[in-house]
Amino acid sequence: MTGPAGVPGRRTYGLTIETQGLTKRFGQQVAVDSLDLAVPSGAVFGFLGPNGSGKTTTIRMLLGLAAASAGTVRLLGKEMPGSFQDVLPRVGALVEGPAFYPFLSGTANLHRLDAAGRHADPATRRERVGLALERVGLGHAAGKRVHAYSLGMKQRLGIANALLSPRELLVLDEPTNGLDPQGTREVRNLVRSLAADGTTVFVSSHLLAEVEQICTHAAVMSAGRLVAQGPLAELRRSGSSRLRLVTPDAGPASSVLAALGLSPETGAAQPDGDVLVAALATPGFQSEAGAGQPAAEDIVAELVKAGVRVRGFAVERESLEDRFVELTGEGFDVAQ
Ligand SMILES: Nc1ncnc2c1ncn2[C@@H]1O[C@H](COP(=O)(O)OP(=O)(O)OP(=O)(O)O)[C@@H](O)[C@H]1O
Repeated sequence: MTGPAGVPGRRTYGLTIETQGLTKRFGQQVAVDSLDLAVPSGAVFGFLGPNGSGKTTTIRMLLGLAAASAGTVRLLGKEMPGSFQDVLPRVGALVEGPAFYPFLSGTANLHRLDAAGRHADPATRRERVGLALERVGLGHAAGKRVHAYSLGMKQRLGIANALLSPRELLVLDEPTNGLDPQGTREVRNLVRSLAADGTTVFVSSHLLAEVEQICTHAAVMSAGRLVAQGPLAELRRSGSSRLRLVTPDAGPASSVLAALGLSPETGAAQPDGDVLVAALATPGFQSEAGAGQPAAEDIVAELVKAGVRVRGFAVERESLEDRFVELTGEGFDVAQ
C-alpha cells in the first residue's frame, strides 16, 4: 500500500500521472487535500471513493479544467499546466459525457466533435472516426441515429470520442454511472480491452466491485484525502487477518499460541469447544509467514503436538470491503 509498483507483464517506464500536494479549495472547504497520486504507466488505475470525496475535482485539475489551489501535476512525465499543449492531445478523457445530437448518427456526431478539436487533422477524420467506432464495438451502429442508442452505446460513443487520436492515457470519470447491467458490462469490457492495448487508464468509481473487476491498481479517497494507494493485490494483503481455533482444550491451546508469539483471546463458546481468536501479522500471512510468526500449518502442528484437540482452525482475512470501510470510515457501495 505504498508507492507504485510496475504492472506485471507490462512495459513500465515510470509514472503516467504524478501529483504532489495537489489541493483544491472552494472557499473554506478543502475538496482535495494535499493529494500525492502515483499512477504507473500501463496500469488500470481505479480512483475509488464515496460520492463527494473529491474524485471529479481531482480529475478536473489533472486535465486542466480547474486550477489547483496548491500542488503540482505531472502528466506523461511533463509538468502541468506548462506542457498542456504538448500533452493533452495524447490524453483522452470522458468527464462529463459529451453532448450528442440525438438525430445525427454516431458517425456524424464524432465528425462534429472531431472538427471542434484544435489538433485534429481533417484529412484523416473519416478514417479515425471509423476506427474509433470499431474500437468501441459500434461499427454496426455507426449510421444509426444516437437517439436509438442504449445508454451503454452512448457511453461507448463518448469513449470513441476520447479515442479519435492515439492516446497514451485515458481518463474516465465514473464511466458506468447510470448504466444498466448490460451497459455496465459493455463499458467494463471496453476498459479492459483498451488497457490490454497498453493504454494507461485512470478510472474513477464509487463501486468497489467495479474497481476489483477491472483495475490493477487503486487509490482510495475519503473526504478529499488519499487514504490508500497501490497495486490492488497489495491493498488486499494489507488488511488484517486472524486465526480462529475451536477446541475443547482452551487452556493448553492458549499456552501453545502464546509460546508462538500470539495473543489469543477467548471468543463465544461453541457446542464442540471453546473458540480462541488471535490477530496475525500481516501482510501475506498465508503465503509467507509474517514477521517472526509461524505459518498456519506450523501452528496446527504445534497444537497437535501438545495434545490439543483441534476441531476447527481457520485463517480469516479482512475483506477488501472491510478494509475500505475501515479506511474511509463509511459504508461503501459494493453493488454490481
Ligand atoms: N465548483 C464547486 N464549488 C463548490 N464546491 C464544489 C465544487 N465542485 C465540487 N465541490 C465540492 O467538493 C467536494 C468534492 O466534490 P467532487 O465532485 O470532486 O467529489 P466526487 O468524489 O467526484 O463525488 P461525486 O461522485 O458525487 O461527483 C464536494 O463536497 C463538492 O460539493
